[in-house]
Amino acid sequence: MEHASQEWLAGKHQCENTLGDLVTSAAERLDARSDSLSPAPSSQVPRPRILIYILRRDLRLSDNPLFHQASLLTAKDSSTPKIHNREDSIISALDTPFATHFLPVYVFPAHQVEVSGFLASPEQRSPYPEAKSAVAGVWRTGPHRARFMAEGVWDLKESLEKCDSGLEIRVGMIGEVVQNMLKWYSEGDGDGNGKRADVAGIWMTNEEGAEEKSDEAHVRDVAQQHGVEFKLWDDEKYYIDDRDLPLDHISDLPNVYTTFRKSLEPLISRPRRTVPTPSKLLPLPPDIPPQSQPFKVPTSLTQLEEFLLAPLNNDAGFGLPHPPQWPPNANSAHPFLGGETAGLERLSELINNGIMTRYKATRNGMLGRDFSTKLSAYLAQGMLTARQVHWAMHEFEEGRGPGRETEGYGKGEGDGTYGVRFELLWRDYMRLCVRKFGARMFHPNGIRDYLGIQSKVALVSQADPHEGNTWTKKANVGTAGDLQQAHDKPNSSVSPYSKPASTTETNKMTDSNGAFEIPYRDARRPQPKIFKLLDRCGISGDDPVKTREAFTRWRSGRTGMGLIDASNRELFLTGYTSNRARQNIASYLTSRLGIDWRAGAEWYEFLLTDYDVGNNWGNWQYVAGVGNDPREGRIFNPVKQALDYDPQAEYIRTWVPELRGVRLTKSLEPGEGPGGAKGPGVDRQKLLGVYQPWKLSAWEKEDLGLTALEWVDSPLIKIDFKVGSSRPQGNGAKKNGQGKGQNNEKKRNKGNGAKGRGGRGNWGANGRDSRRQGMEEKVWRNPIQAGEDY
Ligand SMILES: Cc1cc2nc3c(=O)[nH]c(=O)nc-3n(C[C@H](O)[C@H](O)[C@H](O)COP(=O)(O)OP(=O)(O)OC[C@H]3O[C@@H](n4cnc5c(N)ncnc54)[C@H](O)[C@@H]3O)c2cc1C
Repeated sequence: MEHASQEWLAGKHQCENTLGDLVTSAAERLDARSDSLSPAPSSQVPRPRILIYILRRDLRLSDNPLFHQASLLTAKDSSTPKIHNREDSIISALDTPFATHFLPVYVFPAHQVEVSGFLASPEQRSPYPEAKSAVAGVWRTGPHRARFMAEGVWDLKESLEKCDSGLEIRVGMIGEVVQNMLKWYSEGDGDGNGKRADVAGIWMTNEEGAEEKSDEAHVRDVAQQHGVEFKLWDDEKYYIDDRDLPLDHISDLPNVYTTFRKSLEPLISRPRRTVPTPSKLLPLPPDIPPQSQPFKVPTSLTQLEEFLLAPLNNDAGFGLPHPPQWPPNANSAHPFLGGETAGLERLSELINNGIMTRYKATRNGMLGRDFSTKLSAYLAQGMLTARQVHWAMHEFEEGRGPGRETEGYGKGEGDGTYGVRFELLWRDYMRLCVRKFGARMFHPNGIRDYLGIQSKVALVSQADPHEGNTWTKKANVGTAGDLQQAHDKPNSSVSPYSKPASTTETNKMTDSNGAFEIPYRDARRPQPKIFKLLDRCGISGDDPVKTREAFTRWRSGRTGMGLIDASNRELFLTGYTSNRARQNIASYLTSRLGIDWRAGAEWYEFLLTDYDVGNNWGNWQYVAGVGNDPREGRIFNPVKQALDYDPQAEYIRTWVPELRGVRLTKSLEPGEGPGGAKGPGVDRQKLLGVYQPWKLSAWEKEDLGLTALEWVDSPLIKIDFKVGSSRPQGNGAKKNGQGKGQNNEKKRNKGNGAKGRGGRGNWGANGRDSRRQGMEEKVWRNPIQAGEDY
């Protein structure tokens, strides 16, 4: 982490050079290089000088500063460097070593992807432990992402071949692969000749995850041992370039997204230009080190997929006794192929078909390809960059390029395109949180415990604009009780910001890098959330056998809660589920069932095509109430959510086909229909039976063949919810404040119309945070502590 921020600061410093200086010195250096390129006087063939690029989540040729930079090495007239768009290229040009050959390598990393399918023969054993997760013991990379990655790697290989280059595929630990390569090149070829080749440098793109950092450090060490220059490039697949962030140090990153976003508005003016796509690169080296034993590398995309999927196919149910089965006539919301080519095609489709324009109105959908962009998997693997998305939208907004017939063309930034930018910035933010909080992103107590009371106040103060609250920010801190009181009664005389007498100034906390400190902690603030663990009794004496059973039912889509089951089945079968569904699922597991949020995050890591370390772990923490959600202690009500977002139960019945037979229509009495109309309509009582099948009548269960099913008869939890009333009943709803939440939600819904609180300007209020609608604002009530039994 320390290293990353130093890199970033270094990058920032470099930007301070004038463009003129940079052009001159770049030209000088390139001149010098062209001298050394002159043929040697002897007849001996000069030894190749190889530049190695180790790819990870930067699987694209376009808008890739490393490929762009490497392409400059092919310039015939090297004294006139090509200058593109922004200073970036020039700055990078200064660091480009002289090379005669270029070797792009993609490594399937053995700790994250199971590589035993690459074994050269069945008798051999992989030297690596199985790539399984720490808490839930599930595969780190499941079939959906494995396939998507394979397609992406192959697509890039083909694109590179068109540039007279190529891509070498390897498996293992990245540092070891590089070590083997450097060793191989530094050794003789067995004919008594010297080295096989010189390695001019090793390039990689910076990433934030702890494992990725450790891989980078390993490669750096290995390079150093061999006297090879190692360069870690900024990761430019994000919306805002690191060099343009208004932070002196990563510790300055606000703990609340809204603060971060506001410091960067207007978002439309933030991204840098994309860098050009190369059409030619230096050739691959004449000799390339082989894949080390006991593995072999695939020679076709089909083979690559086979190798990746072989170990996963040994247990297609992934340990579930009742794995979800594909329902008849169900279509994946994410039927997209992996790879840069498919990603760019999807981007044009989004623009040309008006999907971007309509994004604000549709993004809370759950069924179909087009309610949201479905760009996440491309972005996560670096098959596409956020600034490519931005510039594609910008062209459209400015009335240039395709999409002429589409609504919004040439009309500037609209609600839809702003909304996409808003979400893309969330992705930047989550990634920066990984940089800031490091290992805390994976800690059972998340970052919440770490933020301390001071941050909590900051969080609450930032939440206010979404709530229409008029608080103003003050300097000091208050207790949780004060905060709650002031939050409930904004005009209360208790200021949430005055430091209470009981607050101690002890507990100065620093992060792992000693980077920042949190001055105050309050003994009276709420205890950390307590989760049930999968492997042992928690402190509340819960039974891990029961916890594992519940976790299995949750994963299988057999909890008995329609929305949760539909989403988990969809995820299992397709690798995708909507943001709306993800929030509900995460809230259900962590707050209704009280199960360790990390187990859920690992299950998502396994299944999601779009898995991304910051987005996944950050969002899980956020929803579980241990992250940087300014309004902590909220729980989604999946029945209310289903009513709001799946009012015809289409989504639930698509993925839980057992419920398709429930007859939802009835003849409405006068006054029952929309606007008091009568006629055919949806029977909301019956809907409740789809949302929670235990509510179906005995004869209906019998009729539909839903008898003796655990998920119907014994749901993990029951929510007693009555239609016609905005208040959920029972479950201690009133006592713990759920009723209030429902009312608040209603208010927010009201403000959510186009005119709401001012449309786009209030996207934060009506947009992002309405994504959190249905979260009941209530004090966290641990189901274990509350004695709820499932
Ligand atoms: C529990 C949970 C886990 C999640 N895990 C991941 C994950 O592993 N990878 C991932 O990319 N997203 C994750 N998300 C965020 C979000 O659900 C997905 O990015 C989104 O659903 C992907 O669909 P889309 O591309 O159509 O998104 P759109 O709605 O079209 O959004 C456009 C882009 O903005 C970004 N984005 C959207 N929502 C978020 C968000 N909440 N946080 C950060 N970035 C966002 C994504 O890159 C997305 O592609 C998670 C959300 C939750 C609640």
